Amino acid sequence: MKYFFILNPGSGGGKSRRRFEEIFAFLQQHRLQYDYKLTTSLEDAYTLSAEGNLKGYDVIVAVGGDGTINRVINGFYDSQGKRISRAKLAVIHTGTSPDLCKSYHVPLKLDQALEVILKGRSMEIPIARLTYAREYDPKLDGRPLDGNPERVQRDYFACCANIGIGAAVAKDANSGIRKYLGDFAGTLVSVIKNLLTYRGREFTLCIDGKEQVFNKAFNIFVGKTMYIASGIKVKKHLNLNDRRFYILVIHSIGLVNWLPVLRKLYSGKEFGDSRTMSLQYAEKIEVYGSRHNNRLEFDGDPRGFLPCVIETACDPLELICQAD
Ligand SMILES: Nc1ncnc2c1ncn2[C@@H]1O[C@H](COP(=O)(O)OP(=O)(O)OP(=O)(O)O)[C@@H](O)[C@H]1O
Repeated sequence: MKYFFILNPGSGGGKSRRRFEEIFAFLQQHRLQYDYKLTTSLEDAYTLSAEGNLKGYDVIVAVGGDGTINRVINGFYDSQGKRISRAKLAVIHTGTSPDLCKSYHVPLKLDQALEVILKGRSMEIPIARLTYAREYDPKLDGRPLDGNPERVQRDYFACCANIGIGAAVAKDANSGIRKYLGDFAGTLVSVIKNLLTYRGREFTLCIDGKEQVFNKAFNIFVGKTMYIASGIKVKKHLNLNDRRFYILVIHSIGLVNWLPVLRKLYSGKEFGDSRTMSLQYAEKIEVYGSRHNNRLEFDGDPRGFLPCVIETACDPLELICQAD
């Protein structure tokens, strides 16, 4: 068994690096065969992962936060959504918001995460394929992607994509506020700031081929996992081999309605459709936006623009975790 560790020294606000010695000591103590590389940027995590997959490592270990994990996952896939190797993914979370780990029972404590990697039990998890506009193009307002390969970007995500106020919050939170206030407080401040300034907008969704227009929607979550960002949870009914996504829409609501909506989102309790929120499931989701609501965020990082297409990748990913 040969392991390849991709370590991000910048995750967790730079605290990640302190864990590396402990990781190497464990690997040497158990005489594991391994190579490692430190990333210099998030895109480096993608490049190293793609190289590691092609070099035939059995397990590729992402050491970092959700951004690092996302880029490492992208390195497992070709542009069609097929895996490029038989490697398994393992994760040591050293970031701030462990959405993937919490969703799939990957321990957060370092010693436990290392033991799980040593045991090597795994399960297949579904991965989403997202096709989106690299740059905002006003000609595509309210319309689907035009298929021009030069303007289209394709990426993969494991947890959730956010469109609307969520993307604006992520852009704000990632601009530095979380470094000073911590993940929860930093995100909460960004949420409050955007709640006061963000206006609900019209979105058109094409859900399994049927168009639905949402007037003044505040946010659209399209995801696979229960944990989606900084403590927000969606109680969903999807099993691991389900090709569908949940689509949770937060409708046009006044400031006073936000408190119960946020309470529901942070509680992770079941909710029925209401005036403020609606939940549905589908395999293929297209979202068209406009000048005011064109940003995308997925797996915790703001990237790219609407319109977008979200569907499940052909191949699931083999994730090392505390399998039953
Ligand atoms: N050497 C580096 N390699 C990769 N990323 C780095 C490096 N130095 C700083 N960074 C920054 O570290 C952050 C890493 O993000 P990552 O998502 O892995 O961790 P996080 O943001 O701390 O945690 P989370 O996503 O779980 O909230 C990015 O914002 C990236 O720009």
